[in-house]
Amino acid sequence: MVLKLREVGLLRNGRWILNQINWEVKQGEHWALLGLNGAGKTALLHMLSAYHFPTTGEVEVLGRRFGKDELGEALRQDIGLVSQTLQGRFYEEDSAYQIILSGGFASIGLYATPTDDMRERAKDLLKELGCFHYANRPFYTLSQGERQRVMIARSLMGNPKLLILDEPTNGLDFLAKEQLLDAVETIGSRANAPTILYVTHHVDELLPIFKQTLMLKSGEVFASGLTQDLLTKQTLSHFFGIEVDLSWHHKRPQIWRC
Ligand SMILES: Nc1ncnc2c1ncn2[C@@H]1O[C@H](COP(=O)(O)OP(=O)(O)OP(=O)(O)O)[C@@H](O)[C@H]1O
Repeated sequence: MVLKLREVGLLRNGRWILNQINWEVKQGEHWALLGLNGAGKTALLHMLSAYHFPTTGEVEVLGRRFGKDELGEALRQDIGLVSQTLQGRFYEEDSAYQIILSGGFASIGLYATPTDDMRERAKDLLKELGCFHYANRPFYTLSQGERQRVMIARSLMGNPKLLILDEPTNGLDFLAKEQLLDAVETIGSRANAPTILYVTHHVDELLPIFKQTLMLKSGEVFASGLTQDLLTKQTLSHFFGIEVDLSWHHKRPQIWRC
């Protein structure tokens, strides 16, 4: 089991920002986590990465039970987290290649000498994520879409068991977004892929690899299960609180306001 949450609640400043969350993610599944602004997505991700401890309920991530097993760094090494808040922490002068290599040490800069295997792996990831042609450019010269792909490659350097992508297409134009989604699809389709948890506001980002979806609303699970079954005009209209139309193009959903 990758994740197991039972009746989880998180109380902050007198407010339940997560409430009665039940969720199980099994090995080999890739999930989308869909929620509007303020739904509690960040709170939930911070809990899974052991930055928040649940007020109520039980949480188990990658076989470690909160409150019973050692968490912190040990757990975080098995989790690749890509979030825009992390991007600002990197040294802007470092090249894309150096930043990807630093993922092998789980460090922000590159202080140790990488092994030949690490260099080979970083090069493979540069190619897989389509970053090879800007491998030697300083991070500050890269576009937001290029940076995001570097961040994903970096998170894969440590061979995580769980890869969390937190709104990775934020700020990307149409082309950069589609390129990034292609990269996510490729990573998720690999035989030895980590379990991917893809957090988004946008229904059209629910790629075919995300066979399961958790819909989060006001800190509670609105619905969860097979994406194909969950995504109906009725469920989505109820979820968003306005009537929407739904259609599928190349196995990807799209919605419009009626
Ligand atoms: N420490 C806190 N005290 C009180 N309320 C909080 C605290 N932290 C978060 N919240 C509230 O909990 C709710 C969920 O916040 P969270 O950041 O998890 O939402 P989100 O789904 O990630 O939203 P977004 O998509 O806008 O990033 C929000 O209404 C937020 O204001």
